[in-house]
Formats: sequence, structure tokens, C-alpha cells
Amino acid sequence: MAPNKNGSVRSRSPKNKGLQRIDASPGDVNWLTGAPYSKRFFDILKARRKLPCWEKREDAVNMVRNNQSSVLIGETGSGKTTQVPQFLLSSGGELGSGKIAVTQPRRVAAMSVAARVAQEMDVELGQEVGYNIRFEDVTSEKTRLKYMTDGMLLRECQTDPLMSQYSVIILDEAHERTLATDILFGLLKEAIQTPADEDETECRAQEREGEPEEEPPTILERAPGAPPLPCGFRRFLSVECYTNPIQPEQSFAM
Ligand SMILES: Nc1ncnc2c1ncn2[C@@H]1O[C@H](COP(=O)(O)OP(=O)(O)OP(=O)(O)O)[C@@H](O)[C@H]1O
Repeated sequence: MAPNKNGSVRSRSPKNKGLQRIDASPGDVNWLTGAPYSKRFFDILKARRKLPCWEKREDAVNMVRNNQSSVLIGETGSGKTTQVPQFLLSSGGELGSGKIAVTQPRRVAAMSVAARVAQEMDVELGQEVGYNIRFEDVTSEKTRLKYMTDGMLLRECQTDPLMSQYSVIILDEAHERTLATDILFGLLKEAIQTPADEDETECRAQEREGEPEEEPPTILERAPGAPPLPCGFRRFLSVECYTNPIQPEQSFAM
């Protein structure tokens, strides 16, 4: 990659037009608000372009677009939490048609990541990017990207089991196996169940016959049909992305 006239390095432009707009140039306006971008936006963008996930942005979008459930694996600090939701939102189409939820096991993480992403997108926290933790809902009607504790999403499921306001649900820090995230796995799996998934689950059950001890399902097994997208890093952490195309005519038994 060669430095451009501003001295910054820009990676190969993705084919997806929505993704092209997050790699803004001076003079562009914010695709979310229509306002001119601030100087801070471009300072942060320079750093974002160097994150490992940035290079994989088109792959990440295609993976989530083409699969009902996906697993993203990358080393800590590679941009899974802050970047990938932005890629999905900006890519548009079905993925950007509803809100994007990103769960965090901890309240502080939900708040601080939302604040960081709001800065990166050059929007006011609580507007296009917000967070929802117990006793604190910093979102608005404009909110497209919502960081929230896994407990809050679980609570929402009680009144909306299909999580119909979301086009994508990302269960972040899934390896931590909090009770709420584990229950969400089950609820999401129910919500997106298809005959193909059932076949695959059945195959796995047959493969396991005769094994001396049942191993707990791994993250990959809990997201059937999900091809993992490795980013080639030293240490594996996981983010899980579930697309939930809104199909109001279908009813699911929960
Ligand atoms: N609040 C912040 N202030 C400044 N930089 C930040 C902040 N949050 C994240 N970053 C930067 O963004 C990069 C990507 O962070 P992000 O949380 O998306 O990574 P991650 O792959 O999700 O990591 P982890 O697996 O540890 O959750 C970090 O390397 C860091 O440089």
C-alpha cells in the first residue's frame, strides 16, 4: 500500500459501495448525518485503517451477508468490537435495514465502546450510536448501532423473542460464557432455525454417539453453518454475528 497525497495509507477500495463510504476523504460529509467530518474523525480514521480487521472488512461483510450465523475470530485489539459493527452498518442492504446490537458482558465495556465508536463515526453518543445498560438507556430513535449488556438483550427478548428490531445481533466476548450470553445463543438459534440447521445438528449428534463423555459445545458448534473467518492472529477470541432477516410472516415457537 502506498501513502496517498495526505501521507496516510489507504487500503484497496472494497467493491461494496457502502463500505467505501466509511473510508472517507477530506471534504466528504458524514454518510450518517450529512455533516462535514471533524479533524478528529480523520485522525482516528488514520489509526483505524491500520487495524487488522480493516483489511478484512469486505470479507466480514460478505460472511455475515451470506450466512445466518457467523463466527469472527481475531486477536485482541484487532477491531472486532469497534470496527466490524460499523462495516456491517455502512454496507447497507439487509444488514443495515434494522439496528445492529452488540452485546457485552460488562456494563463499563458497553458504555466505553459505544463512546469510542460514536467518536469514530463522528456522531453524538446516544444518537446514531448508543448504549443500553441496566438503569441507563442512552439511545434515541436515530440509534442504528446499539452496544448493550447481554442481560439487557435477554430482557428485551422477553417482550420481543424474535428481536425483530435488529438486522444483525453480535454476541461479543462469547468465549466468556456468561449465563446471559449462553441463553442468548439458545434463543437466537431458535429464532433462526432452518431445516438445514436441524440436519447439521442431527449429523453432529450422530457423530458423537459412542463418545465416552459429552464435551460442551464449542462456539463454532453453537453457531451451526457458520464458517469461521480467521484473521490470522496469535490469540483467538471470538465475536459472533447473527443476521436476523426480518420476516414478519413467519412465526417461531420459542
Ligand atoms: N476507548 C478507546 N480509546 C482509544 N482507542 C481505542 C478505544 N477502544 C478501542 N481503541 C482502539 O481500537 C482498537 C480496536 O479495539 P477493539 O475493542 O475493537 O478490538 P477487539 O478486537 O474487539 O479486542 P478484544 O478482543 O480485546 O475485545 C484497539 O486496538 C485500540 O487501538
